[in-house]
Amino acid sequence: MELQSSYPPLFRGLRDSAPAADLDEGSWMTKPIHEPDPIPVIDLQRLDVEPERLGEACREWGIFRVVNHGVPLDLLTGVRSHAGRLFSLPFESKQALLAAPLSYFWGTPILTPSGSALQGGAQSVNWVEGLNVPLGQLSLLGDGGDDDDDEVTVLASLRNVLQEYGVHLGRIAKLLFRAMAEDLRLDPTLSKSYLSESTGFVRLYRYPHCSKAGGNMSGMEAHSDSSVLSILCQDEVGGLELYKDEQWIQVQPVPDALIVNVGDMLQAMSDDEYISVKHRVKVRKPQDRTSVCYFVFPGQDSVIRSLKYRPFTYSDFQAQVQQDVKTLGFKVGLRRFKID
Ligand SMILES: O=C(O)CCC(=O)C(=O)O
Ligand SMILES: [Fe+2]
Repeated sequence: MELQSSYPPLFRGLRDSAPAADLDEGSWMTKPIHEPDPIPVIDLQRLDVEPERLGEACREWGIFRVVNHGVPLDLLTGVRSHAGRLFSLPFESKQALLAAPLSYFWGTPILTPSGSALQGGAQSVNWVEGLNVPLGQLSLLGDGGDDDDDEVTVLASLRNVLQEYGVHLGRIAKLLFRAMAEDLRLDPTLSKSYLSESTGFVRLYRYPHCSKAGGNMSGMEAHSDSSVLSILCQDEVGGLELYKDEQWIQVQPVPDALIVNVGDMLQAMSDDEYISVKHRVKVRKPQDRTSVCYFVFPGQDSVIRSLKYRPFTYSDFQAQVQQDVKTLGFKVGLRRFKID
């Protein structure tokens, strides 16, 4: 009898045979991993001492590594191993277990506001499965069953670890955003509503391995994030790449460091001074990759005011992205709101 597979059927046959053709633009221009790579490093405990480093990283790169962030190492590894355990459940169990307010998706990272995969959202298959967890609704997870129920236990322990993780990531987002708002001289009465750290969400990802050495699949196609900030915790496998100066640069996994990137909302708030960096994930290794990404957004109804864009809320932005993806097949993004 065939062993129950944890992989979505879409990935099963292909995973061990031919790598999918890679149609991304510029993949042949990827720079080899630098030792160490050139991504700027921000020491969270020195934000006050050298504030200019943060502004420079956001203007030049739109992405940086954070060290001395105060998240215990065993919490970082704990969150990733929870993700690994969840994804290794049989596919059918994940479909049954990971229901609202969670959403389980695969083949595309583009979801509707209610959490289901947006049809036609991806240009081609994205070699990834994910779990979307709205932090504001964590308390709904894992209640209502008896203690012997395995599924309830899995969800309850996910809730506990993400609650602790969410508090740390909210703290880091607030610290970074306060320093950025100062660097940008944002009006403090406006900037207060520009970050709603408790209503962000966390996404857990597994990128199934590609057992052919030298494989080159698209784990997540090139995109910019719609968030204010995104904060990534990844395992040691690697695969994240960013686009800078017309080249793709591989981001080297560094144990214990977090990767932060500027999202579209922050680029608008900064009048385009900060860059919402274009990035993607490549699957090149014969190992599954696990990553956990925290996304933080502006407060609901908070109007973003910018010299470069007409006033808009995050909901306006999200609705426009959904419409573009449905009708055009891709996200147009900030350009839709630009003042000509
Ligand atoms: O898994 C990663 O390294 C990146 C994920 C990502 O870019 C995203 O979720 O927007
Ligand atoms: Fe992203």
